[in-house]
Parts: sequence; C-alpha cells; structure tokens
Amino acid sequence: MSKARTALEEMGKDGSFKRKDSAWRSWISNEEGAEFPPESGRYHLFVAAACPWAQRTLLTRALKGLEDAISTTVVHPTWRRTRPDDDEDKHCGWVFGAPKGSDETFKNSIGLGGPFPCHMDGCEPNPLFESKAVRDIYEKAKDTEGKYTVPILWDKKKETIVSNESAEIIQMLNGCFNEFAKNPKLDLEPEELKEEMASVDTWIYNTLNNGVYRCGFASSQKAYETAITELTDSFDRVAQILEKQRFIAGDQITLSDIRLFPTLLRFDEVYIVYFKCNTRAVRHTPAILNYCREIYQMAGVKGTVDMAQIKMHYYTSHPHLNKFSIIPRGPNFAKLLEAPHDRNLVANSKKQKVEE
Ligand SMILES: N[C@@H](CCC(=O)N[C@@H](CS)C(=O)NCC(=O)O)C(=O)O
Repeated sequence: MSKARTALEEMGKDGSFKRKDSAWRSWISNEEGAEFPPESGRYHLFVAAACPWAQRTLLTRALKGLEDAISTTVVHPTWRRTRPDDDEDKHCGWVFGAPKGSDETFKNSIGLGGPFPCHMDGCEPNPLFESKAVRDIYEKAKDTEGKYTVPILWDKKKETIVSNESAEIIQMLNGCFNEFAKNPKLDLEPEELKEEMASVDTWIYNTLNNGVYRCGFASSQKAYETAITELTDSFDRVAQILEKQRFIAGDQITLSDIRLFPTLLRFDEVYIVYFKCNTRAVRHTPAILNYCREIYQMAGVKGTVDMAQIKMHYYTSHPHLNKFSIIPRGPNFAKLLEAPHDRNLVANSKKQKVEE
C-alpha cells in the first residue's frame, strides 16, 4: 500500500491537528568536505506561492537578493490526484502547472467545482526533470516518509533534497550564501536578537502559524475551542508588541518577521472564513495592518505575494471543507497593503522615550 498522505490525515484521537516534523533536515555548510557547500546556481527551491511556509523562503531569497544564485519553481495552487491513473492510490497533493498555451482544465478532487485552468501564470512544469507532481521529487530522492510538502531545497548536483523545513531553509539562505547575495550585510538573524527570536517563534508557531491550521483542521468542538482561544490571545499579544516595537523581535526585521508575515497576509482573506479564525481581523487591527504594510512595501516582497493563488489553493484543495470549491470575494486585502504605513511613529515614540 502507498504511504502517501497529507497534513489532513495528521489527527489526534481528540480531533486535534498534530503536524508531523519535516523529514529532510540537512544543512548547507561552509565547512571543508561538507555534503552541501554553498554554490551559486546549484540549489533550487520548489515552492507554492500559496503556501505560507514556502513563502518564508521566497521572502528571505528576495530580501537577501539571492534571485540569481538560487532558482525557483512555483507549483499549481490546487491539490490534485498525484497518481490519477491508479484507482487504488487516492493521494492528492501539489502538481506542476501545465505549459503556457495549454487550455486544459480540471475539477476539484471529488469532481466538482471549477473548471480550473491547468496553466496559471507563474506556475511552470518542473524545469529540472520529468515529473508531474511534487511527490515525484520526493520519490526521486528515495523518500520513505510519504509526505510531500513544499518548500523543498533541492540540490541539482546530487539530485536530492537538502531540506524541506522552511524554518531551517531560511536560516541557510540568510547565513550561508552571503558571497552570492546582493544584500550580504542584511542579517536577519542577528546574534543579539537570537534569544528573543527563539522565544517569539515558539509561541507564534504553536498558536498562529500552525494555530490557524489547528483551528481549520480541528474535527472536534473541544479541539477547535482550544485552538481558537490560543490564537486569539496570541493575535492580541502580537498587536500589543507591535504597538510599541517596530518588528516582532526588536527594532529591525528578522527571520521571526519572515515567519509571521505569511500567516498575517492570509488571515483576512482565508483563515477568518475557511479556518474559522473569525475572532480577530488584521484589517481592523491598526498596529498589525501597518506592520504588514511596511513589510509588503520592502523591495522584492510584493513579488512573493500572489493573493489569487493563495485563495485558489485553500478554497479549492480540500473538498471536504468546501465541496464546490467556491472562492469567496473577500476584502481585497492586498490592495489595503498598498497604502502608506505609519511605522515611523512607533520608532519615533520609542526614541522619544529613551531621550526623556
Ligand atoms: N514544517 C514544514 C511544513 C510545510 C507544509 O506543511 N507545507 C504544506 C503546504 S502549506 C504542504 O506542502 N502540504 C502538503 C501535504 O500536507 O500533503 C515547513 O515549515 O516547511
């Protein structure tokens, strides 16, 4: 029997969602004889524009200016059968986009909704080797876990996966590729903030990054109540911090912001509706909204944001949550991010306090 499974199957007995750890955890290293040394053009990122974990890697690549050193491929936003010719194998997951010019369409995985185009701008076939689905990349690397997630940091030379853990890939992109980066001086993991970063990352991961999934995938009222209570408390805690401090771990942008921003970006358009996170809204929380605006307006960031693909992914990929895959119109959150932000005020009021 195939081991293939998705996050939707990672449930505790009490109806709570329990995400499994990523399986591929190697590191890029400068050390002599390292298995994966930093090299320009050697590594490739397979991502989904829709996926918040994958967006972390695109954000770090953009802010560091690593576009020429590390290539990327964006997969199609809607999960589909990865072995459509095998009746026994029901796995659904990420597939590559059809080439430009294709007018093929498809319906959701229970044959409803759509029609959705197989080609979408920005989503291409795998440029490195013949494959239809992200699952094929894992199988090429002889994966035995059976969970086919993005992002993937792929080594073109050894033809294997270096890492499929976004939290670690962004550390590598920040620290290991400076000789090829356009912004080598930008350190997103400064020594003096490491402790604070680790502390905020822990509660933000449990209650917000993964917290939205714990709300959305809960299959018992009790599990949902626990998740939504923790999420609401953390949302308020983030707001309180950002009322006084420019970024989540201090006065400068760090990997902790890169981890938080993709969750906030999806909150009003997707999580409030789809994952029932409707106790709070980013657009009604000025400190968080302006924080998102500031990050969105940094050079390169907008290019990592594709709200159409984000919405399409969630609303069309899990038919048991949205049978007909209807995509709600929403508040046009990306447009709200275009307005000027007021984050200088936070920095100025802090400076004033120090001077007083
Ligand atoms: N811990 C991983 C999580 C990645 C992850 O769960 N990605 C989702 C997309 S949002 C995925 O690819 N899911 C496929 C599946 O569950 O089968 C990371 O942060 O990199």
